[in-house]
Amino acid sequence: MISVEHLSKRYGRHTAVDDVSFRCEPGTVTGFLGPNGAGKSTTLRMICGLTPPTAGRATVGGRPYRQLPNPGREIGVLLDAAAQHAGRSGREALTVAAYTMGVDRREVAAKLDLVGLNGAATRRRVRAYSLGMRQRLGLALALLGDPRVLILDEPANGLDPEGIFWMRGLLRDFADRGGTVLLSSHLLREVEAVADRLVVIGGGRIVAQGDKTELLAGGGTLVRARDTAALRRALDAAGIAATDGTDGLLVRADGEAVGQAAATAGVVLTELRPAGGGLEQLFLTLTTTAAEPTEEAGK
Ligand SMILES: Nc1ncnc2c1ncn2[C@@H]1O[C@H](COP(=O)(O)OP(=O)(O)OP(=O)(O)O)[C@@H](O)[C@H]1O
Repeated sequence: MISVEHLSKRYGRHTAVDDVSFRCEPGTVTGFLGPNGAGKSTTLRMICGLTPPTAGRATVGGRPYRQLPNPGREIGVLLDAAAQHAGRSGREALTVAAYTMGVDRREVAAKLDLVGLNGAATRRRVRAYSLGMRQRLGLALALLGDPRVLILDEPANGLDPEGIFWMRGLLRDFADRGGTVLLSSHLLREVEAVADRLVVIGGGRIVAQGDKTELLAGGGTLVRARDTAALRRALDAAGIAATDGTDGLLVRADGEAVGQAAATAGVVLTELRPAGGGLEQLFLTLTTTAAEPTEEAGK
């Protein structure tokens, strides 16, 4: 479990992270979302003991990172895939790490295999790796000590669509086996596909956090059917209030409840999705606000 309590970080007069608190539980993937410069990396660096907080504290499994006797065995970290020893081969990098952590050397091949780095690629020097290959190697390093917790900063950067799909599966599986995952991204859609919970940060402060489905459904559900009148009757029978949206009916219920009501009444739906007014709107507003000063400066 990761616990972040009232973390703040100031650089001179600039507050990069302002009183941030959240928890990541075993068995879950928490998406840490925010536009560029929101304070995600600074928060992750504080959790991993790389940046001292100005105030507050963060613990992993009840202890600050720096007090963990063999951190790699408890928490796998991938903060900057580009910053790896360029002169070593992927296999050497992992072998050195295995030695440092006291991990059986046979794990090196197993983890390289797990992240899809095989054969010649593992013997090439890291400087010749693409960013996607570095992400895979970084993930192999993070997983090497079989930790229960993973902290990843923008892990999908440089991965192609197949790689992103693969990584989602790997993180989902890690969490489903009881692991705790915290991953940051500035892309809502990327995180939405894998996270159970979301923590949204903007201007250094938490602006929203909670269960993904609930946050995304904050703006209601949009539903359309071939026969709108029949859909209205079905929703009415299920006690779900509906109003006219621009391209369908807007309801204050989640997709499952709406789908069930339609199925019970034998109504064919042509569309069923979050209306997008909740988190999506908030995230868009945050991203736009973050971009504004640059536009102003350019005038
Ligand atoms: N070492 C530092 N010295 C001064 N300011 C810093 C330092 N590190 C970060 N900042 C500032 O703190 C704020 C938060 O930066 P941070 O890198 O944590 O954001 P982020 O959400 O990870 O953004 P991105 O998605 O662009 O990586 C930014 O305004 C950044 O300029």
